[in-house]
Amino acid sequence: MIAIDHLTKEFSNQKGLFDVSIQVEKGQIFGYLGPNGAGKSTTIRHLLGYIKPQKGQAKINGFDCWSEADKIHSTLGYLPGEIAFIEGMSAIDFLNLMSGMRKLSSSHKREELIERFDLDIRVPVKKMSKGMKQKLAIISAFMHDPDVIILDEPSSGLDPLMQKEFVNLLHEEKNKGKTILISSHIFSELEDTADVIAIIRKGRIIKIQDVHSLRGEMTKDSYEIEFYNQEDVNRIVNSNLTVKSYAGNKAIIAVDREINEIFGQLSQYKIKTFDVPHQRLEDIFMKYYYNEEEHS
Ligand SMILES: Nc1ncnc2c1ncn2[C@@H]1O[C@H](COP(=O)(O)OP(=O)(O)OP(=O)(O)O)[C@@H](O)[C@H]1O
Repeated sequence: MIAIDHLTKEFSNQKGLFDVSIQVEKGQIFGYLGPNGAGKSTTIRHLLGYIKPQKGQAKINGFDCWSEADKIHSTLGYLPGEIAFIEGMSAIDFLNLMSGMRKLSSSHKREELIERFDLDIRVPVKKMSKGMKQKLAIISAFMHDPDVIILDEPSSGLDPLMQKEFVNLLHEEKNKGKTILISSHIFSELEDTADVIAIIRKGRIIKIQDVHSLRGEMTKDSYEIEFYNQEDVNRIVNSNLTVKSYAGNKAIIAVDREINEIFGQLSQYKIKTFDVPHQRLEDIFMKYYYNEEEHS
């Protein structure tokens, strides 16, 4: 698991990270969302043991990321936001180099990932498209079957089919009990995968939200009903159900009592369509993303 506790690092320009505390459990996908310059990479650099915290600490599987960095790296998979490949190498040269550095004894997972992401490994890296390079970086991040995986904008450059494949891979890894942190500045990159999303702005965490409980709450509060005629709309407005709004042949009613009671009353109407309107998850998060509001 990943445990970041009151992590603070102020650069000479007063930018940086301030009192950041987050926890990523085993079997959890944690979305780390924030605009450019928010502090995501600085957090990741602490996790990789590249920066010494001024205050607080970052730990992976109980090891301190700064003082015990050597104990962490073999269990860590990292996908950088921008990948610098060595000139003149082909994809397979790069993967061989990484396998050698990690002293990998089996190439089984690597072969499986190459096939899954349909990567032509003979192509020289400098001739690869952005998407191909991204696939290569994904294979490299996952091929040693790490316990903890840190991904910086992992789906950038991938086409929709490959993005879907990547989402499937993340779900499989999560189900195997891996600890996964995905950093991104776009909500859509986290929407289909993250269990928890934290929003960081100007070096501070301003919101941490369990996505599953939020989804549960969101679907509960109203029903949208379309009737065949205006009379039924007038009738429901004058009934003892709570009508939040109405227009044309449609009315939105509040789910403010036993569902059986609501359906009992609705059975007296001729209903054309029935829907549970969803507030978009993205809209809820974007409010925090753009505003200065401080919540936890
Ligand atoms: N070594 C440094 N010296 C001074 N300022 C720095 C240093 N590293 C980062 N910063 C500043 O700290 C802030 C956080 O940067 P960071 O790269 O962590 O943001 P980010 O959320 O990863 O952004 P992006 O999405 O653009 O990658 C920025 O304002 C950045 O300019």
